[in-house]
Amino acid sequence: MSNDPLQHYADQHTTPEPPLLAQLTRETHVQLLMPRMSSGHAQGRLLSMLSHLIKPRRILEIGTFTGYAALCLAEGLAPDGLLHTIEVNPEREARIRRYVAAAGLAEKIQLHIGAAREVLSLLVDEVWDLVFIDADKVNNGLYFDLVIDQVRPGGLLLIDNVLWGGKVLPDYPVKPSDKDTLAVRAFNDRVAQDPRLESVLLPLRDGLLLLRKR
Ligand SMILES: C[S@@+](CC[C@H](N)C(=O)[O-])C[C@H]1O[C@@H](n2cnc3c(N)ncnc32)[C@H](O)[C@@H]1O
Repeated sequence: MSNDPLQHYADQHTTPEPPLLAQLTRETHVQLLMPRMSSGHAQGRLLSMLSHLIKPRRILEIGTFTGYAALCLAEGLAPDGLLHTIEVNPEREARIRRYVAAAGLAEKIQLHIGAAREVLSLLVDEVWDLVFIDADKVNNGLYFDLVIDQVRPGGLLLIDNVLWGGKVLPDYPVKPSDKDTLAVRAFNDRVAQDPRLESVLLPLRDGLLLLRKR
């Protein structure tokens, strides 16, 4: 729960976290380093709502962590839909599979353990309705370039952490060695000017960028 009263009010007026996801949030905070990497209540409900609106047949997530966002996105899958999610860290696999099974989504969520760049080369025949890029931020641009031609017209791309703790602002004294910040800035500037896209940057949490392919 947030200490900020307005955020608390907003959370109270957002559909509650389903019990399995609340359990995953608790477990993440108790057992994992950097629990804030998980999408969490408000963003998770937004991912679920967007997915329900789109009813995607194919979803791609790059960066699974605990599987929290994958479980939210999968809520809106079409009856014959499938979600592919890619995670580089094999230590995360058992927990992800445990929660996917507990949600009854083992047939709907395909987990790939490996580096996104390599796994994406195995998925070149897919057409994506919804893509969530949320892995190593220095490669946001690479992942975007690798998937954009496979996103159907009208499809949605979501990019997480685009405000990068405020370091995207021009007066933040970024060091040349801070490759993540430089990459997030460059990516945000590039896609904002891309004529193939409509974009909305939602200042939710650490910033969620919504890109609709025209
Ligand atoms: C911010 S977390 C993902 C959170 C998840 N999408 C959610 O919202 O609940 C980023 C994850 O990306 C993974 N990752 C980092 N580099 C990667 C790569 N090259 N390929 C695939 N996954 C990667 C990390 O191990 C980490 O678990």
